[in-house]
Amino acid sequence: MRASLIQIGVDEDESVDSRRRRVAALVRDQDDADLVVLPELWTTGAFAFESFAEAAEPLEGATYEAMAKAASDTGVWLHAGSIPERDPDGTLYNTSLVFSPSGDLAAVYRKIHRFGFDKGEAVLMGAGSDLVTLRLSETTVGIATCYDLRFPELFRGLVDAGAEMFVLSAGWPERRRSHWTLLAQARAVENQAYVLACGTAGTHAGVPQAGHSIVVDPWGEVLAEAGPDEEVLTVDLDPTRVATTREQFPALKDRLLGLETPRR
Ligand SMILES: O=C(O)CCC(=O)C(=O)O
Repeated sequence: MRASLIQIGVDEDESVDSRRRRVAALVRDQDDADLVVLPELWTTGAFAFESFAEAAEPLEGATYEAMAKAASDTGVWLHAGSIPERDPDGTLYNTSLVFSPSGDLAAVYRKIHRFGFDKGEAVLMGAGSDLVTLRLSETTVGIATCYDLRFPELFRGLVDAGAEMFVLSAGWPERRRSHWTLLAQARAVENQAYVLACGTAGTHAGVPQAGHSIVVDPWGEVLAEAGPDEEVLTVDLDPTRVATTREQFPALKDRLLGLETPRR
């Protein structure tokens, strides 16, 4: 399986419409890939909180249309990153969209862990509640978004649902880049699964982005890592390595299920 992670540079001087066209063209250039991955909130920038409400789209809005077409024109699976979605009830969500090579919607994931503590996304957006997996070229893929990377229980839940590969879109800040790399490797090692984590480049609302999109194999080895700027990171993966790693080092079988949280 060949995967291309498009680490988009989000520049506030570029309009959302023009970025959408530019990203669709970048997706179309990846016609030798099986899977293309985009970052979190690349239409607005992940830290451009003030523009979320105005830029929010219905699920099947302009980004959905453009990305469904880019996927079908190119014949690739496309994790189109996330959009600020406005639900019909008015709630905003940070929503990831995955399209099949025929351009059909294959998965929708609303980010569960919202970032910002008592401000930003955490107060402006609603929280998703559903773990999401999909079958993609004989592999079960679990979806996660940015801050979710800090919550190992989410990834364990995805493993319990069959995940062999995690695809994560992010807008991770440069300031905590060391956590990004460490956590991507940790999620791969502890779950014996591939991690494909696609971030952004540039500075969003004054927050410099880490870039450094990364692909980690089920043994925790970094297969490919981007630099800080806009870049397409392409890597060839062997999805059967998940089963062999889990057979040869069967640590997941030693989980103690049903451990209770101690009472205080
Ligand atoms: O956890 C972090 O350090 C970054 C998370 C983040 O930027 C986000 O989820 O948007």
